[in-house]
Amino acid sequence: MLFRRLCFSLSKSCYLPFFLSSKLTNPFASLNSNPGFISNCESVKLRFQRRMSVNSHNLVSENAASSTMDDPRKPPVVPIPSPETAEPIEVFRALEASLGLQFSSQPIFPKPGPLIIVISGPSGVGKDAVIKRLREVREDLHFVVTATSRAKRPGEVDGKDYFFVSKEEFLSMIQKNELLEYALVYGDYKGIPKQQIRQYMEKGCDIVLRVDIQGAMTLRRILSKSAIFVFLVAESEEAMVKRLIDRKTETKETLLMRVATAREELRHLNEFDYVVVNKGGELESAVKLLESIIDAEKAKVQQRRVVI
Ligand SMILES: Nc1ncnc2c1ncn2[C@@H]1O[C@H](COP(=O)(O)OP(=O)(O)OP(=O)(O)O)[C@@H](O)[C@H]1O
Repeated sequence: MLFRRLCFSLSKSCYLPFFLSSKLTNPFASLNSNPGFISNCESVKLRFQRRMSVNSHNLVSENAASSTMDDPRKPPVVPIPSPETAEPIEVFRALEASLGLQFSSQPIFPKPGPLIIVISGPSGVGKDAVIKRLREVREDLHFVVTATSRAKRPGEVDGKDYFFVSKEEFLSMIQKNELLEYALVYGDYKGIPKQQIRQYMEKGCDIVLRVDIQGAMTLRRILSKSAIFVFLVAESEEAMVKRLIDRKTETKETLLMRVATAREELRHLNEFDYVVVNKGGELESAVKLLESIIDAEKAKVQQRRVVI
């Protein structure tokens, strides 16, 4: 008899001892201050009660719902309509009410930050050709225009292919610490302006840097694992030399120097993350592979974070 009285008194909220107060026992309590949530729950509850009276088979037992609602120690049970017959929005709202939360429309995985892609490889493998095509097929990509003290080749445009500057101007940029990396290549300076990278990363663009092997090794030390390093090769040494000859941009002296250097440079392959073979006549495949690499990097759980 005493036990029954105790049970009865516990079922009435006004007789609850402090440790069983609704605030402590009801996980929905924190949501009571959210009028939107309450009206959602109420409207869902009303709609379901109406529905229950029409077709009780579609709903979780009415008895179960009412018995738990009487007990303030248990969270209110919101009946969930059958997904087969109910409107999807009703099921959605009922799930929210049952769990006591609102499903967020925020992205589950944040948008990946911009990447820095360093493309390198021996002279004549097709770095310029691959990058030119990549820029055509891929949006949100900024190709960093390198500053150089070398003379302009026929057809090259200042500010598009390179920023052509005098040796004195280049030395001044070094002094002002305006370059991420620079090197003396075949007697000419080449360097990467920092400001350009910052500016385009802020806009959310991926950054493509085209550097020779010497430059890539320096960047590896500076950027470490925060950038992606891609080594571009031709399918064979023979193909690479033929491409350089066919390009008709080199004197016999620079041709000899480039070919000799290329042999040496192939030894650095292991220091790169990826290798892309730019096969003769298959430029498109090389570009596709490069795109896949970028996409895969963007899908990584542990994203690379870069600060310039
Ligand atoms: N897949 C390919 N098939 C045929 N020819 C190609 C291919 N890729 C590039 N070429 C050609 O090979 C030559 C060398 O290419 P490119 O100038 O792009 O090389 P690079 O690596 O940028 O050389 P460098 O470092 O000397 O500037 C160019 O004439 C280019 O049109």
